Amino acid sequence: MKSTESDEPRSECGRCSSCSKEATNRCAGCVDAPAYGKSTPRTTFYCSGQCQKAHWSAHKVECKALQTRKSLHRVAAVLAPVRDVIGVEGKQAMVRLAAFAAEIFDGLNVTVEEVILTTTSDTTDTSGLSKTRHVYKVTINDDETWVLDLDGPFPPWPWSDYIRRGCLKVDSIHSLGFHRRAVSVLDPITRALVFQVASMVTAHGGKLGAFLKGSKATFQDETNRLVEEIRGAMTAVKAAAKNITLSASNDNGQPLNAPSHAPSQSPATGLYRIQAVPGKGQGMVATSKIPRGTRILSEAPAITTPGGLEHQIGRFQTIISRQLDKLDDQTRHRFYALHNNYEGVFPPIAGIFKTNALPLGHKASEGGIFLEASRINHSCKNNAENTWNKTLGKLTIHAVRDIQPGEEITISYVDAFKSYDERQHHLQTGFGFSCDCERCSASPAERRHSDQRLRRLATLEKEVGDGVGIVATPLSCLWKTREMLRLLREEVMTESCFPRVYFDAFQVAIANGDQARARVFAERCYASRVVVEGDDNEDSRWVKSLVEKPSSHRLYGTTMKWKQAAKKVPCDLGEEEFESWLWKDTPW
Ligand SMILES: C[S@@+](CC[C@H](N)C(=O)[O-])C[C@H]1O[C@@H](n2cnc3c(N)ncnc32)[C@H](O)[C@@H]1O
Repeated sequence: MKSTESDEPRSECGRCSSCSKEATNRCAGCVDAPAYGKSTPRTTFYCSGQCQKAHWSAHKVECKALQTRKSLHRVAAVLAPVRDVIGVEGKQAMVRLAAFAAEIFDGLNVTVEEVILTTTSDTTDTSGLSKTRHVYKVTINDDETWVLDLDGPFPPWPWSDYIRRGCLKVDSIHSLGFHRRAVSVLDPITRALVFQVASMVTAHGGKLGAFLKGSKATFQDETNRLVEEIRGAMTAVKAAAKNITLSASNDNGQPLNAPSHAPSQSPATGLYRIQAVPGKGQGMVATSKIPRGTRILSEAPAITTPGGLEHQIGRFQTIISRQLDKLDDQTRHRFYALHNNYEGVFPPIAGIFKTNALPLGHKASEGGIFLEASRINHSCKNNAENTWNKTLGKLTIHAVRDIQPGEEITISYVDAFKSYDERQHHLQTGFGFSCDCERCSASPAERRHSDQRLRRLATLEKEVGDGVGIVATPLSCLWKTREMLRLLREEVMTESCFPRVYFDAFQVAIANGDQARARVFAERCYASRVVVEGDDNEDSRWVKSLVEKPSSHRLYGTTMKWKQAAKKVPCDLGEEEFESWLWKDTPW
């Protein structure tokens, strides 16, 4: 609740909203909120602090919405000069402003979308707006919508007025940051601006938007300061941009300004040692034979971040800094010694995190820094696999095939079914290197074959996973999973891909009531999972419970087309006959 003391002169008077006595104090939270279309908000008066307190529960919702409206107008008042300083309009302004907008809108409790509009061709544009407009569409509480026009007239306009006056139609509508995300390589000034925004956020205690809430005078001072900071920084920004351009990659795809990979402090264990690996900086190398399925390492994260902060570098940085402050000197030192692929692009700690973070779960957006595991290099034919073990609260690294002494231990940084070009693109843009592993350095003909297999694998995975085929055409789906297993073997992929395919086959069987086949597929899935992540992983345990009781899966009996009890797994068949039964080759 805001006090009734505002920095506005108290010339008006009205009736106290609580007791109806004559009053001159206005609620400082919503006083002077701008009108929305034709509706001008009434002023809320109080005769005393007590009355204001008593009335708060009735006034709260309206007051908060009006405060948000005020803040939105302030956002516009900051964005306009910032946009002018960065000197671009339209889509380019949207890309350049993305980091700033993400921070300034954060905490405002509004939905922001990036919208492109055009004037309709059969109408005369009476507003003087040019043909294409790039705007932020901002919705407060689902019931009032505003436009912040990046090509022209600030302050915000109510959405419907704006559309009508400019005779505009919507061409595309996307979430905030969409146009920035669509650009795979940012221009140097944008990258440098991201850095600048991060520093400003840090200077504002992690919340750039906080100053939107202060008095008019404070807000104006802070705005001037922010704009001056950006203006003053533009010279440096341009110089930095030049440096970034100059620091392009060398022949190996490594950034020329990459650090010199100082030796790690970590002690060698019985199984591996962290040491220099030619052309890759540091890496993890086996010191003795490591049999398939061995847990090479289990490690708790030194630092973690929640997901979804990729475009809020300032916030991201604050979260990491706070945790770094709590670490002991040696651990902090080891964090700073990790490789940074984003030098000069992001502030150092954000760059180190982005280069080294590993996911805390399958496809999780939360990430963690592991001081040992972060030294493991990539191979598209990896011999080890990283998984998050929720029960232990640790990352585990398992050998997915036998590893010989002296061999480098590798994990994969990319999705297994990606083509050669997709893999190289991801590794080059995200990690600054070109992969020359066995799969990537195969002959062009072999690579073409491999890409065909991978494309087919991706298609099959999509078809099996769409949820329709497993009940509409289960046999075809089952055979698709068999084709996937065959392709994986041909592609000589590591164990890591097998559990998900066996699990698809399990789902086809169980959705159609066949507990016997489902049990066999669950067993195979479990066996692969144990190799990849151990038997103490939550997911492995769950699959084990499905081996014991396949019918406990939620899809059980979606149809009963293949109804069969779990105990019906045949035990008197040879290997070939068993496979033939399992895949329903013959009418068993
Ligand atoms: C998570 S770190 C791995 C450890 C890193 N090599 C080090 O020295 O700390 C990721 C970085 O390692 C390097 N890297 C990883 N795999 C590589 C590979 N297969 N070839 C070349 N460089 C690689 C790249 O510089 C990448 O940005």
